[in-house]
Amino acid sequence: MADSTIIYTHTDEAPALATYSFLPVIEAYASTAGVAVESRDISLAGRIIAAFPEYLQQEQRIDDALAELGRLAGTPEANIIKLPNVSASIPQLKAAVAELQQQGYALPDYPDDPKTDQERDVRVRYDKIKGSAVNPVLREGNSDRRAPASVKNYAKAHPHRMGAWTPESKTNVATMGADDFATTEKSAVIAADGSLRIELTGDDGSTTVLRESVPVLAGEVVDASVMRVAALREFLTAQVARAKAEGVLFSVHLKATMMKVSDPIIFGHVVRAFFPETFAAYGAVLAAAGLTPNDGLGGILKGLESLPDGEAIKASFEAELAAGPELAMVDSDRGITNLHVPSDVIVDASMPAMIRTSGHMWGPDGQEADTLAVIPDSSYAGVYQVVIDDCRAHGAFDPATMGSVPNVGLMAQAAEEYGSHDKTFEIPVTGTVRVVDGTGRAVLEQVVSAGDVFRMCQTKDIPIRDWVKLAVTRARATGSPAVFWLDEARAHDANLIAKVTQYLPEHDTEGLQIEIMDPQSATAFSLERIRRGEDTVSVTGNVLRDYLTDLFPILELGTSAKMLSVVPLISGGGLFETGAGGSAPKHVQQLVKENYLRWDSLGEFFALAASFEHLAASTGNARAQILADTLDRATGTFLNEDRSPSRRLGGIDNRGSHFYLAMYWAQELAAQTADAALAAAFEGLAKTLTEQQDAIVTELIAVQGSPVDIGGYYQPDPAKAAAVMRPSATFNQAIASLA
Ligand SMILES: NC(=O)C1=CN([C@@H]2O[C@H](COP(=O)(O)OP(=O)(O)OC[C@H]3O[C@@H](n4cnc5c(N)ncnc54)[C@H](OP(=O)(O)O)[C@@H]3O)[C@@H](O)[C@H]2O)C=CC1
Ligand SMILES: O=C(O)CCC(=O)C(=O)O
Ligand SMILES: [Mg+2]
Repeated sequence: MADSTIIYTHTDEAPALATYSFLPVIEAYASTAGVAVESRDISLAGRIIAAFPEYLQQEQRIDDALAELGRLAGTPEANIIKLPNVSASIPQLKAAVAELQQQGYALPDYPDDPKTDQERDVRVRYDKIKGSAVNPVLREGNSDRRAPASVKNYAKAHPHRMGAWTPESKTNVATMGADDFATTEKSAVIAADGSLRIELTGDDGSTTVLRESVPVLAGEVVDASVMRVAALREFLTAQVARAKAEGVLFSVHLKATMMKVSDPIIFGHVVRAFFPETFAAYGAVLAAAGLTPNDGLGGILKGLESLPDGEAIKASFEAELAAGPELAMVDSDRGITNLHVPSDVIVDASMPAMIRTSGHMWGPDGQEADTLAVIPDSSYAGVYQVVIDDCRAHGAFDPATMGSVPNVGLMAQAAEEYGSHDKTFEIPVTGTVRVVDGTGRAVLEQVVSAGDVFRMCQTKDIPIRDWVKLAVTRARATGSPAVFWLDEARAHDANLIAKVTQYLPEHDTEGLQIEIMDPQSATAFSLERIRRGEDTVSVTGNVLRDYLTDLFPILELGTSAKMLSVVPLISGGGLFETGAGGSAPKHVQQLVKENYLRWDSLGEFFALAASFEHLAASTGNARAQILADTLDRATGTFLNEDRSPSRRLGGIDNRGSHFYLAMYWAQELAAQTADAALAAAFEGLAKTLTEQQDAIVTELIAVQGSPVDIGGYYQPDPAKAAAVMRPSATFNQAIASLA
């Protein structure tokens, strides 16, 4: 890889489709500055293929691009544009494997219950691919996510639709508040480099080593907490009854993708709690058939078709569904409930979408209704309750006037809960878990019962120090108050508060307002300011980073797709994420059905400009800086002229939006005077795109309205997808002429 290289990631679903259209434009423009844009496949399908070379024919094999980029992220040369990717739930992983098998890849099936060494090996490889397996590898820096001024101003001038709130709303959050991760947490700061062992001593006298070695560094914060299953089940049963009694929808909000070990287990308990009689009667039959509630009701219902008792079990599910509270629906037309697939109800995106829609979700009748939003662990659930109470008291927020809450997130080196997968266990026997250091001393200890979920987290010192620095930098750059969302009553947060207090004096904070507040108080503080039109920087841990960078953008801008999302890598390199949202699976359905892609690439535009700017600064490439500056101006025009996908058939979609961006960018490049040769290089293209504007838009819109074949969902056929995503011959020729 040359010095002047930008890596553009090939991912999944809507952003991957958008890439077929936009990447050729980027490559052509970048080449004029001598910048190479290389693509790396980190899609779910690509990662599966890369993991099983010996099962595949030579020409089917591909390298492990994720591992390569993970190494790159640790070097100063890194300049990576990262699009959202699927963090696969088990049903998605199995679907992707099945699709690839159909395409001729002799991949092994996902072993639900591995028995042989070979099956265990296959399972380990698949488990590495499942869930959030990409972001933690690449995010070797902390997170800086904000709405660029141009986007915020656009949202104020063109406020999105916001559902009204009334004081009568019965929507609420239900959370445990005892015997959960938040309230059982213990935390310690490591004194010296070394390694820890996690072991379980059973009351039956057994000792099991859960993890032999967890390497730790001096100054690192380690935590251990437990979700107590007895209390969880009691809580869930009570919430099912509560939703029924209050006449509201029942919904659960978890992060079964990112918290890929703990949250599917918790999801499974929710499914059991909703269908207690069915699981009492048929739980053993379902388990024997490999049908686990952890993967959702959808998989179970499908699996019933081939069971001898299938009809009776189905009837039992239906009876309990009818007797219980109404379930919130993911897709009421297709009968997909909130309990069908764990990856369909991801807390970060689903809670703000509910708050934006008057506190409503959709019921089985397809109508909006008030909801009991169940978020079992109480670590961060209270944040949403404060927002809901605020809307009930003061009405919906007004996007035309509301302030902004950007985020500085502690994320580097798999910080906090998001790095806990390999240290999370469903406890097999009642006893005590000890986290023991090299001298045999128990650093952390938890009494556990069979079925409890034990979780250990790590947060390294260097990322914490970097995070404090980034917070001060953003506070200085914005002049806004910066609030550390830390709760001194939580063991982990108390240790972080000590470190924040230690590291803040390393910086010039003269004249800055820097506060430390527990998450609920921080929410109330920020909301009060928001309603006055004032901005407040949120400085948070990794989970709140995730939650808040969907919550506030979705309320302020209608979507988190339009965020600038930068990860200044600790190595000095740059990782540029494209927005804060995900891969928008619904958009793919629409493209296949009617050849319309409503994906908004604004996040890609911002990331690209930041990437060119970083490249210019790190390599001294003056033309890269011109590309950055002109792209920035072009994006401004793009916003002013309202060239995002129109969301209606017959208007421009993602492809049309790329055309306009390319046109405005070429015009800016042709008009700039800093580099006459570069201006000359773009003169012809700017003229062609401007003159051919109507013809190109007509060609792009003409294809809409009928189904298309892209040759695969997880791994589309590249030729078919490119043909679908580049339907304007005039535009394609114009771009090709630049090279
Ligand atoms: N950085 C990453 O890699 C991330 C990955 N994910 C992954 O993405 C997948 C989907 O997650 P989900 O929770 O559904 O969240 P998404 O953010 O993907 O989708 C929720 C909704 O947000 C809107 N949306 C998101 N991005 C855009 C965009 N660029 N343009 C237009 N609308 C957009 C769409 O709304 P509408 O229907 O109104 O158009 C969409 O239906 C999961 O596999 C998840 O793990 C999630 C977050 C971040
Ligand atoms: O990695 C993932 O699974 C999702 C990440 C995410 O939602 C975010 O960073 O906002
Ligand atoms: Mg998120």
